Amino acid sequence: MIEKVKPEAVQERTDANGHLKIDFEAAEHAMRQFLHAMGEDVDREGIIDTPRRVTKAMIELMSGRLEDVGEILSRRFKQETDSPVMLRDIELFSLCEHHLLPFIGKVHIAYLPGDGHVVGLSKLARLVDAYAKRPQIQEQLTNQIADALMEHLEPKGVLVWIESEHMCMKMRGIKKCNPVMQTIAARGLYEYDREARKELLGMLRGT
Ligand SMILES: Nc1nc2c(ncn2[C@@H]2O[C@H](COP(=O)(O)OP(=O)(O)OP(=O)(O)O)[C@@H](O)[C@H]2O)c(=O)[nH]1
Ligand SMILES: [Zn+2]
Repeated sequence: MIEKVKPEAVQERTDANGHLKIDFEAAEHAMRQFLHAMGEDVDREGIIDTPRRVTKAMIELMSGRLEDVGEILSRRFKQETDSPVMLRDIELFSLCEHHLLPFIGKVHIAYLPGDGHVVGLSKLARLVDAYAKRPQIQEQLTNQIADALMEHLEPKGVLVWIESEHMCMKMRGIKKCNPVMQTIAARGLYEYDREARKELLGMLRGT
C-alpha cells in the first residue's frame, strides 16, 4: 500500500522561505539504523564512518534540488542566428528514484534561438546537472530540461535527447547489461514540424 505523505511532513521539508531543509544528523542516524537492520556490525572499523560518508555523498548526488534553474538560465546574450545551437554528449549521472541506483549516459540538447537570445554553453550542462542530481526517472528528466529551456529562453524550438544505462537493470533485478534507454523531448517548432525534428536529430546523431 502506498502511504500518502502527510501535509505537515511536506511543511517540515522546507524552511520559512521555502528552501529545502536537509537534516544531516537525522539522515546519518537513519543510515546507521539501516545498515544495522541489514545485519551489519555498524561499529566495526571499516563501516563506522560509513553513515556519515553516505549522507555526504547523497547530499551531493541530490544537490540539484538546491539549484535555481531560472538563475542558471538568466544570463542570456544577444546573438542573431538562424541555426540551431547544439551541445552533444553532456555527461549524465543521475539516480533512479525507484532504487536510488545510478543511471549514467549522455544528454544532447539543441535549440533554435527565438529573438536571438542564447545562453553560455556551460549553462546547458549546469541545467542538466540541476535536474539530474536528484531522484529521477529519465522521461521526467528529459521533459524538465526541455520545459526549462522553453520557459526561460523562449526559443523557437527545443530538442532534448537522452541515452543512458540504468544500473538497477544491470546490477540487480533482470540483470541485462546492454539495453540503452533513449528518450526525446521536442518542444515548439520541433514538436509539430516532423521534418525539422528529423533533420535536427540527424545532426545530433552525426548522420
Ligand atoms: N520508465 C522508466 N522506468 C525506470 C526508470 N528507472 C528505473 N525504471 C524502472 O522502474 C521499474 C520499477 O519497477 P518495480 O516493479 O516497482 O520495482 P522492482 O520490483 O525492483 O522491479 P524490477 O527492476 O523489475 O525487479 C523497473 O522496471 C525499473 O527498470 C526510468 O528512468 N524510466
Ligand atoms: Zn531503478
